[in-house]
Amino acid sequence: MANESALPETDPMLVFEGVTKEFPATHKGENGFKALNGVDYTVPRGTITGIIGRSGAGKSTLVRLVNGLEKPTNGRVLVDGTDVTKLSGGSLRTLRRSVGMIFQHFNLLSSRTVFDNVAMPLEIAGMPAKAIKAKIEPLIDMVGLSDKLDRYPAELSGGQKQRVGIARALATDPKLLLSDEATSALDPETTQHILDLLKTINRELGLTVLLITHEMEVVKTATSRVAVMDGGKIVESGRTFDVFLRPQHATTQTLLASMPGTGLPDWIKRKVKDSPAPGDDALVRLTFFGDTADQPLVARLTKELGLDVRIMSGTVDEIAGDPFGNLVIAYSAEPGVMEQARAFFAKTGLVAEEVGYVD
Ligand SMILES: Nc1ncnc2c1ncn2[C@@H]1O[C@H](COP(=O)(O)OP(=O)(O)OP(=O)(O)O)[C@@H](O)[C@H]1O
Repeated sequence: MANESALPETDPMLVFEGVTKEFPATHKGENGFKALNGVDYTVPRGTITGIIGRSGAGKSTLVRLVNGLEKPTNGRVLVDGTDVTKLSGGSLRTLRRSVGMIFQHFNLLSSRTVFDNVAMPLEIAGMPAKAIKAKIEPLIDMVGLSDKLDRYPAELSGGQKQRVGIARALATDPKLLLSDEATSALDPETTQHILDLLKTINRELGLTVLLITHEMEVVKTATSRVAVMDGGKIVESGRTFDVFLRPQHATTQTLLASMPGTGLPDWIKRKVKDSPAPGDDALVRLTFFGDTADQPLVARLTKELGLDVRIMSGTVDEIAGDPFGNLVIAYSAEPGVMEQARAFFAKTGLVAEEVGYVD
């Protein structure tokens, strides 16, 4: 993954400025529909940036503005400084060659082989056959399909079809790759392989990737930045790690809660109470990251405060390449003890959330 901290924030590849998109009413007497309602967002060059949202949030509409398939009602869309909304004819075709796109259903031509599918954008651009071959074969090799050059899409798995889609999208040397739910039709393992391939391409070619998805897992694995969309607006954005760690908006919190392995395990949820009975323990979720990830803080908590700590559940994971852990613990709910524990957490920089009480 590109080292985000080394990237200047002021080097945008893609900028949405005050973008709205209103579709006209299709029936008499109905109002038009505002699919985008004032989007301001910048995708820095060289990043893999995610846009996540539920169905109908406006993600696909946003993407269609980037390659000029739709025009915004208001606002500007700048690709590497060029305002797409002002382009038409030849200049729009040139822009489209610099913006690659991959899709959920791959959009391959079933009557063409792997080679011919990947070659298509270059044939359309009028490149001679010899030059096409020289350009295409390394790309097909890069996506791991050099033994399938002469196969037809029907002979390929979903993951292999998406690899063809990726090679085809790269054929015109784009500076920006748009991925619209490109892994949504794939199983989890194949999804991981495709995301790994996108990360490799991002790293090796320096390609900026805008990844549209409804799956937090995809955002977690592949992106360094994320914007959360709801109702045609970006409701929260930032570095993926920060958004996962401290989600601010209810939409983000709901999307995160639906991820397997996050939130409280079901058996704890069934036990948790809002107020303590005498002798109950406080239930606290600790989040470890950065410097706190590899320190023996629970041992210190036990030693320094003389606390009996029960470990209820725990996971260690990675978000955007950084270690991240979750530990649910329980200890005496005596007010004095809880106060001391809070002071300890504040001192050590641990994120601690008191989630309730258990017996
Ligand atoms: N051409 C159109 N005419 C009228 N309404 C449209 C049109 N295209 C999209 N919409 C509406 O705009 C809203 C946003 O659609 P969009 O496809 O951008 O959402 P999305 O976040 O990509 O959802 P999904 O993941 O289901 O594709 C939806 O309510 C949709 O019905």
